[in-house]
Amino acid sequence: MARTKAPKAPREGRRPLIAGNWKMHLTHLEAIGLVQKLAFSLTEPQLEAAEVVVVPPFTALRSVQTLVAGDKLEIGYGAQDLAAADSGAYTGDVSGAMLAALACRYVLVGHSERRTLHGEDDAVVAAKVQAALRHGLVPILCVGEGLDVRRAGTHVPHCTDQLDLALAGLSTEQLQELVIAYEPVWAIGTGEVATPDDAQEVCGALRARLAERHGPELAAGVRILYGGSVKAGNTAGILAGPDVDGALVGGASLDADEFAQICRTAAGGS
Ligand SMILES: O=C(CO)COP(=O)(O)O
Repeated sequence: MARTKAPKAPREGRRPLIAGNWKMHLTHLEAIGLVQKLAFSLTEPQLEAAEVVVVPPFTALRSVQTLVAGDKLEIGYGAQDLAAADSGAYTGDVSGAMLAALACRYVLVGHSERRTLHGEDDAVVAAKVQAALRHGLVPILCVGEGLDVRRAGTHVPHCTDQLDLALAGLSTEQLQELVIAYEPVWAIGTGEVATPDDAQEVCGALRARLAERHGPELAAGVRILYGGSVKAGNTAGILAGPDVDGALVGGASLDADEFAQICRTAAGGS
């Protein structure tokens, strides 16, 4: 894969999506500052060409909602997790209904940090995907292999199995807006980014599996992101893969200038 320039036009009509997962960083006040700076850095045509989304901690969502609505910003937002249940005695959890009431469009489901630090298995991830869909939220379903799996060379079936298990029982109709993020665990927060070929290999396999299960039309419309040490300097290479429709950005999304540059690259500019 020699191409290093990001495509100017969205492939097969898929608008590139850049989502910034802030993880457990930034107070609601800091969140307002970052979103304001981001909005100031990006032009209208750039925000049209690429969809830009921030994924702050729960405590900042209301502030981000107020800012986005008040200033009519073309920046989307979502949450980092949701409960599988809709309400009840689940201390510390946040339901899909609560996120929908904050006008969140997206919610991350099955991030590797939830899977490893909170013991979320594939059944929990599947239940959370269903909870998101029940409340009209678009799940950004995260899949990815650890270093052991990568070294064993079984990363493709590992990721397609995670996909199958997360989407079990769902209809093609329910998956129209689904977003998938391929995040190899060994590339998260390590500075070790997957090569464009690595990213394309798995993103392509995920799309092929969707086509097998739900037909080529659905598969052609689903956006598949890459995540893991994405920075302004490596974005164009990663996005060159024909099945890589954007990025889920961790650390670099906390710096407005760096994140804006990633968004500009995805929008086809420089
Ligand atoms: O986990 C990630 C995004 O969800 C990736 O994090 P980094 O970009 O910090 O490697």
